[in-house]
Amino acid sequence: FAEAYKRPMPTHPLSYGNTVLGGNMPVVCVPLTATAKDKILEEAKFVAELKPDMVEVRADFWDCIEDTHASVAMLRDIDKIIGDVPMLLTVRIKAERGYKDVSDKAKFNFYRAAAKEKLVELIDMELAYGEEKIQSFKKELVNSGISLVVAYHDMNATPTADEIVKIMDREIAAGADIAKIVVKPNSEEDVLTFLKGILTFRRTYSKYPVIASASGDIGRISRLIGGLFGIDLTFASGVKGSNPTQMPVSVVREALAVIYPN
Ligand SMILES: O=C1C[C@@](O)(C(=O)O)C[C@@H](O)[C@@H]1O
Repeated sequence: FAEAYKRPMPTHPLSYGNTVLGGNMPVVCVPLTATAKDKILEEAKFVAELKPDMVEVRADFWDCIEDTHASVAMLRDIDKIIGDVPMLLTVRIKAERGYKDVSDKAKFNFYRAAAKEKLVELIDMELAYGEEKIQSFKKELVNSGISLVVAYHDMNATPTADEIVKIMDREIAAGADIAKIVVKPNSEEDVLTFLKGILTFRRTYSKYPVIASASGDIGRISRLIGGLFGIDLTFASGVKGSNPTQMPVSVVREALAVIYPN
C-alpha cells in the first residue's frame, strides 16, 4: 500500500461554512470582474452555478465603487445570489494590478460598511499600506469574525525565497490572518524559487493559511500544484478571470482531483 500522503497544511486552517482554507485540497476561488451593475449580477448568477469554494468580489472593477451606499447595496445583492459560499472582498490598488484608481476613502468606507453588516468572510488589504494602517483596520474587524488577507504583488519579477518569507513575515506581523503573495516568474527557476519561498514559509510559520500564485504562462503550473508546497487557495476563472493565466473552474477542479486525492 502507498503511504498516506498529506500535503503541507497549516496547523490552524480557517473554516467558512463548508469551505476549509488550509484543508486537504486547495480552495477554488472565482473572481467577479464585471463593471456594470446588471453584468455583475449576471456574472454572480453564472459563478454561483459553478459551485466554487469561494468567490472573490473584485470591487475595484465596479462603476459605482466611489459611491459607498451603492456599493454596499450591490454587495448585498451579490450576497443573496452567492448564498452560503464565502466571499473575499478586494478593492485592489491600481499600483498592484487593480483595474482602476479607487480613492482610499471609498475603499475603506466600503470595507467598514461591508464588515459591519458581515456581508463577506474575508477582506484583502495590501501590505503596501504599512503595518500601522493595517493594524488599525484589523482592530475594526475584531469581533466581526472576518479574516484579514494581507497581500503583496510583484508584477515584474520573483523575489528570492528568503525575501518571499520576509514579505510574508511582514504580512503576519501587520496582522494578517492569511498571508498572500503574487509574483511574476521570468524563468522556470523563478517558479522553483517561488515554491521554495512558500514552502519555507509554511514550514516556519505553520499556523497561517497561504494564498499565492505565480502569474504569466511560466507560472501557471503554480495554480495547480501550489498546494503541494503550501498554497491553500487557487484562483480560477468564471466568466472572465482577473488574471489572464487563470484557468476555468472545471479544468482546475479536474486537475486538483488528480493531484490531491482524498
Ligand atoms: O491578488 C490576486 C491574485 C490574482 O491576481 C491571481 O494571480 O490569480 C487574482 C486576483 O483577483 C487576486 O486578488
